[in-house]
Amino acid sequence: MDIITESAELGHVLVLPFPAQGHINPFLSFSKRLAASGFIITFMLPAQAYKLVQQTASHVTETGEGTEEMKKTTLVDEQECGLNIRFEAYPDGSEPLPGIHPDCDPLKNLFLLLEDIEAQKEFIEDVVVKSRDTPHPITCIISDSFLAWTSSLALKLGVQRIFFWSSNGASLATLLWVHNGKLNSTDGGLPADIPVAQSELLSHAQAGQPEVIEKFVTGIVNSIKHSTCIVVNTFEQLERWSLTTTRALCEADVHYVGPLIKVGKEKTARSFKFYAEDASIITWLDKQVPGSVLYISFGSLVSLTQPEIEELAAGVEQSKRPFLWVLRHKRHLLPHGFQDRTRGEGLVVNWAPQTEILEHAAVGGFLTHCGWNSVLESIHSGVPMVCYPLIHDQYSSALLISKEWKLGYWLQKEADMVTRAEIQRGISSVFTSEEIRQSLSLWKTWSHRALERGGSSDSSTQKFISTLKKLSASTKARSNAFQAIHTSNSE
Ligand SMILES: O=c1ccn([C@@H]2O[C@H](COP(=O)(O)OP(=O)(O)O[C@H]3O[C@H](CO)[C@@H](O)[C@H](O)[C@H]3O)[C@@H](O)[C@H]2O)c(=O)[nH]1
Repeated sequence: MDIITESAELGHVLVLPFPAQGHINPFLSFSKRLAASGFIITFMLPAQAYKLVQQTASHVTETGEGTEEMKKTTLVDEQECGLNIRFEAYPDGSEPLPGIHPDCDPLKNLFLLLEDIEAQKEFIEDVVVKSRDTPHPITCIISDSFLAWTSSLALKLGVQRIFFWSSNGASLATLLWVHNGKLNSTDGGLPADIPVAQSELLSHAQAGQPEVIEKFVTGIVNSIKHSTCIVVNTFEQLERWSLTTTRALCEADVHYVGPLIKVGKEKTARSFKFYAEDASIITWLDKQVPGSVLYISFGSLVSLTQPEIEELAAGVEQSKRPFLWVLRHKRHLLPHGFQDRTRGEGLVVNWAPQTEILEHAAVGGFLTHCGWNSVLESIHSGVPMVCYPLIHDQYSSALLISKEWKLGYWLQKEADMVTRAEIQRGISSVFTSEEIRQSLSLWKTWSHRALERGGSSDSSTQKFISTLKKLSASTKARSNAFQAIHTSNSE
């Protein structure tokens, strides 16, 4: 059955996330909001990602013909049947998805995977072109900032391109700042009222990058010029400086629409994930004392080395707190006897329903790598963070969490290692600090307000939707005219 209804006349949007869990989640959440406003969504993933989410998602029903990997599917939530979101796969290259294999270097994998995806440009173009033969031509591409080439594709196809940034607003603002050469101006280009954390971020960003990263970053920034607008998964109150700076540094409209996390009815909907969750987790949490459990997770991409895992295990054990540790691929690297000694006190799992866990009354702290989704989910649930950043934007998040928002403790390294003593200090700090507790209550409230009707992110989303509706109507009219000329020429 085709669930695309006549009410969905507003526009047809092609959504292209980078295929990592931390990018797919906010894209899906944003797609649901657009679908709920009447847009038709075609959500595209490489075949291997598509297969993984099919394996873990019993709420996806197949509706199309074709090979197993190429079947079109329609997302049917338990509570939200009828959302016009269709999933479609494009062919894979040779690179595995990020984070799927334990020993894969995330940065090398990122660049090779990006090449694989770009090689499917024609396939994706074809999806847009073929949609012109249907009553619902694609009028807009919302694509990951990493997929810079989509802005010239959109230009070629005469459709809109929306630049979607899935990390914190600060990392986009600093990237634009550095790219615009502000830091090289005689006065340093820094406004007098720049917050401490951002000033530190800018100084760090000045440091030279390896050539391959420079090229990648330049591609991203240049693609903004051909984008209709920028959508960022954050909210205005949290990152006011970044919003003002981003608006000042680029011509495109900027929309802060976050936190793009499961809220309201979505909370009970099953998630869209690469890994199966361990069913016993919530039952175990239900038995713990409220506010006592430390939740530990390093997201879907990065992982610790064996010595780092050993130190973390020792720090956690010595803290004598109950813990829930997500340790994908690496459970065998835990110190000998650790799981026996901590049995009953702790649970080590492969993957967990994170948003549910952070909302659970038993959880009182989150030891996190500071992936942006984890940070937003933690703020929204009011859980303090022990920050253990490992790569790029995670450092800027750790800096903001500890220095500006005062929502957690940033673990510092000693001789290139976060020691067990430092881990104990961090855990103890977030479970006892009154300052952190007060800041959390404030930011949690702001996070919820941002999403309420009339809140900053809700208003920004509504503004985005009405702009998109207008643009979709004019793009559709152009596309119909193009189609009419094309048909009469070929007759
Ligand atoms: O057991 C788990 C672990 C994670 N998650 C979810 O997976 C997502 C993970 O996203 P994030 O916290 O952002 O971490 P990464 O997967 O590592 O995200 C990548 O993408 C982010 C967004 O660009 C960046 O901020 C990070 O640095 C980058 O590593 C979150 O929604 C979590 O709720 C689960 O559901 N269960």
